[in-house]
Amino acid sequence: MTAASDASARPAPGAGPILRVAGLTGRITGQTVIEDVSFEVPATGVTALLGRNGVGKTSTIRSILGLIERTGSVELGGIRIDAMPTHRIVQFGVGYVPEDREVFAGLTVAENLRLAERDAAPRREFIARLFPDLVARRDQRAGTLSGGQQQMVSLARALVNENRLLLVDEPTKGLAPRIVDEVAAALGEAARTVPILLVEQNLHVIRALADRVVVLSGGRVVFAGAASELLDDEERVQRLLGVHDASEAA
Ligand SMILES: Nc1ncnc2c1ncn2[C@@H]1O[C@H](COP(=O)(O)OP(=O)(O)OP(=O)(O)O)[C@@H](O)[C@H]1O
Repeated sequence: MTAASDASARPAPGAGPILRVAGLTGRITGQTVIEDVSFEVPATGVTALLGRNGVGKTSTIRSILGLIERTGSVELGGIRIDAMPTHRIVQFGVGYVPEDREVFAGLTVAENLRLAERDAAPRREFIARLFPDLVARRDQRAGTLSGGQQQMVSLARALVNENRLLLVDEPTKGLAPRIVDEVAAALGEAARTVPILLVEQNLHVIRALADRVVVLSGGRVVFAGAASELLDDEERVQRLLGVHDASEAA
């Protein structure tokens, strides 16, 4: 494992949740978009942040990163990060894969990855193993890649550094089913090395990846618990998420 510059501040593994959010209220142009949100993310596995469209999932992620105006406390490994500027939060070990797959369209795949490298020993071999397609396309301009391939670049950019937590926002949105499976498989592999807070709408993916779930409604947490506790309750899934579980219907 690589030693990040602030590794000495790293909590011992298993020492409790990696992320603790308490009383988080976020505002966009003066409008409250999440209110008094509290939840924890365990130090391993995938925690899915769920809810119907517009309930505040992206706003929660952006609040954690200090990208929107917010109050409340955010602890990473027991250390308060809510007073830090966003770039410091990222340096402290919070990786972010935004919803809109931010890649540099005019740069090659290799250049996109190189620009993301922050650690002294970036995890290039890990990335190459996880995304062999990107190795084959290393000299291709990112703007000419498919949506799924761009998502791989976006994920790879976050995974090349050793993070304490990864925030991944709707990585499978708009992708073809086969590509959804590929992205989910890569996320599953990644989750063996870093805890992930995942915003996801696809129940099939949630079922495959999530250990725990946090459900938002109207900007507030309405359920937090084991993924199976939610997913095994069809009525609750329908009520909280507004979707049927396609895997059950199949
Ligand atoms: N830039 C903005 N300006 C004003 N209101 C916004 C802005 N971005 C989000 N909102 C509002 O904040 C609320 C929460 O939006 P947010 O994107 O966090 O929800 P979400 O659960 O991620 O939605 P989706 O599933 O559709 O991505 C919504 O009511 C939305 O209209």
